[in-house]
Amino acid sequence: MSSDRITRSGKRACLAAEAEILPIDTAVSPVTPKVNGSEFTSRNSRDSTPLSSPPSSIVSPFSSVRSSPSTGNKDSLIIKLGISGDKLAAVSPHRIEPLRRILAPISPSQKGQKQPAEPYHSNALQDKPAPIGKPTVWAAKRQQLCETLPYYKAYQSAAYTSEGVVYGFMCDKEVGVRDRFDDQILISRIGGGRSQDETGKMVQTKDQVKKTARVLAFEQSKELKVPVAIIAGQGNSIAPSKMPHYYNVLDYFHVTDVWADVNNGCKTWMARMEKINLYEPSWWSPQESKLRSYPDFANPEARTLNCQICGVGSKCIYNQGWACLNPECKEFFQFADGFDDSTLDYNSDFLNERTSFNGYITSHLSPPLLTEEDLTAMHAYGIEEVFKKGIVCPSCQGCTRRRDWAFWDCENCGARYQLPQRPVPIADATADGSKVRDSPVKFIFGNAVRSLNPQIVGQYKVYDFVLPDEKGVNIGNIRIYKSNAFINGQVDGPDDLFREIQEADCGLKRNPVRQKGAVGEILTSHWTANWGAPYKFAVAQISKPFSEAPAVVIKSLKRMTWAGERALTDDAVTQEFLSTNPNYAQEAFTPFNEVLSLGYFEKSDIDYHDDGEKELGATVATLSLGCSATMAFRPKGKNLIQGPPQKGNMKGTKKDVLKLTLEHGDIMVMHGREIQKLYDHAVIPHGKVRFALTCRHIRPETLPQGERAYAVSAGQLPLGSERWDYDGDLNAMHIDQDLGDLNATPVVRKTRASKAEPAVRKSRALALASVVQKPTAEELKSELVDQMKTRLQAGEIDEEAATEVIETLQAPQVKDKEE
Ligand SMILES: O=C(O)CCC(=O)C(=O)O
Repeated sequence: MSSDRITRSGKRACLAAEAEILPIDTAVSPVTPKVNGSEFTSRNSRDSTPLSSPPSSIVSPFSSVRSSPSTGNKDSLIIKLGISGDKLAAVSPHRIEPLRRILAPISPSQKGQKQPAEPYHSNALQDKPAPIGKPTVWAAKRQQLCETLPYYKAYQSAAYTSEGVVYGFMCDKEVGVRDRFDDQILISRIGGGRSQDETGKMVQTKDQVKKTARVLAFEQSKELKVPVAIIAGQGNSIAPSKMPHYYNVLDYFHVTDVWADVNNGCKTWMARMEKINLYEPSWWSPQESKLRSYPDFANPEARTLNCQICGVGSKCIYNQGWACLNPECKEFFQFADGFDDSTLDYNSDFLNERTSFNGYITSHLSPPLLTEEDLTAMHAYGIEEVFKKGIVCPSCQGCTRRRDWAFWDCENCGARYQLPQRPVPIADATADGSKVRDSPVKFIFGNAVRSLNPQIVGQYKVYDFVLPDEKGVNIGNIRIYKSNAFINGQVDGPDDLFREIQEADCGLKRNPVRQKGAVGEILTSHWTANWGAPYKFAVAQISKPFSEAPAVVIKSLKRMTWAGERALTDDAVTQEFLSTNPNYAQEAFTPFNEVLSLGYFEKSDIDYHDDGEKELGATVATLSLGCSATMAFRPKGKNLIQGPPQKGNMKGTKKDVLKLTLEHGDIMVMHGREIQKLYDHAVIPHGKVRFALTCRHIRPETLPQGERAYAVSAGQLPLGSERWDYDGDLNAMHIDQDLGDLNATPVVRKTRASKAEPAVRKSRALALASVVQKPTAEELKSELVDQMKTRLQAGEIDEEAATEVIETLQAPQVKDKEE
């Protein structure tokens, strides 16, 4: 599962013209002028230059080149720290083992260890001449590119292919011996078969005879005349000039040749690409270059000769003469005079060929901004998938991700772009989810997970599951409180909370899960904000005390406190634990002092993770608001559940053991530290928008000394919050919805509980029976006596008066009024 799914068409829904950007005094003005309904401000106080209009002309006959706005262009901050290989993952804000290792400070014992000589992402072009121009689009981080550009969504490989064709290609660090890069031509290895050598360098280690999907995609792009956008990274040592940013979009190219070559003694595949618009100079042309000429389509072409052995034609592309380039032929790469990998080079005919392109360029290199007109035309709320994409900042032309729930703040220059978001009505948010309401349990794999009989608690139908360890001993339970229309419609119930959380300014943000600031930095797929005691373990995020939390957070906390505490008092669950472990003693409930609010746009999710930091209490509860979601639990790769750990990357090697459907208003409770040690969980929402409020207890005593006092005070509930105490809607009022005239505003009528439908009354009675075990008068009296004695001992009450009351309570002749 990944956070950002690649749109298969690679197209972007851009319906209207580009937003017009007005000049703003960026240093002082907090006002966000509205332009076409959208808002754009620059927050970079150093940048006092008025913002220019966006490029108004698409000058190229191929419509691929835009004139760049000239102002406000700041070089991005490129922090030269990196880790090899980008991997897109919708990652939890919680504990992620590999991440811990990455983030962990170097311990004294590690200090002597060999560190990589050079960071993966470094600038190999410092000594090159400056280019004659600037890129129309650029990025400092790979995820910025992939979230913004329709033609480039490859987190790990150089080529972005979709539906069998290549749309974008990155030439960065990995440069082959016969790669070429000038102002109009790019020749690059496109084949695989490589692995890291002992120095960390990627080298070809095995033959690649068969055409891989990628090679076929290059061939297909050539046949179908698909433009391929080329992006150059600063790691590419053969770039003709100094690249101004880490990632620089060059232009649209087209594939002219795909052939097999030999690299490091192994067969591999190459592609030659030619810039489409040869009539304009390339911005990356070095200032000293003489190459800025118009195309000469009359250049001689490299000849093609047929192999006498296999009959397949191959172009004569090398300076050492012709050789058959069919990798399956036994005469493959046999030059008359042999060949030397280090000196073998292309002949000038091949390099100077220019091929006119008669395909179509359909999208701008720099995708236009979405505007309010787009929003209206799409009947959108502003949380749909297309609004999660990044934008090309109109101020600095850098790609920026959408890090904030409500706007885009340029990660490079600080300019802000905002479209009005509309709150999603609950009926729209749950339109898809309603189908699954009757089946909360998607499935349980195998028979390891024990499923208990459902019961009624409060007004909820409750399902309990008990998870085992490697030996089959029960280690923790998961409870889901299934909500219903009755609960959802109550005052301050989930419908109200869903509305309130959209209206509240929660400051939801996507936070980095991988090396903040680095080229390989990855943001979570979902947005979060933390309240109460700070929660900052794997993903650092801003946290505010409960006293500053919007009411919706506290109201939700109250619901989960009830659900969490109640989940720990169930006989059936205790019996199930005792059946595998006679010494089982349940860890007591510790009141929650932290709430993490999570927001999911359409197609956002949270990948497998655990909530197992040692600083956390044993109970975690989540309230779901909005569209439905699937929550999956699976054993961690490294334990023995479902068999021994597999070699290599153990993450993700095991199957889900339990899948639950979380719907609007449902509360999920997990209890037991061992669950977090042995299982991971993930959540995939299914509709337009979802919020989850997750409560934990952060144990101040486990925090560093300097953080404890703050954690305690930040986790204190504000005065007056008792009014939102929750009891499972046990005695809630019933809501009738008058749907007489469907066009009229629905009338929500509140009536006394006694008017409830028989089914509701029955469920309420059952719930009462399960929750309240009415004490007898004798039990009450004895409890009172115990309390008096305790308070007496503590010196809280007057001895004489207390003794008198105790004697009276204990006197056998006193008649109990109830009797
Ligand atoms: O979105 C959810 O329901 C749960 C989020 C979650 O897994 C977490 O906060 O740990």
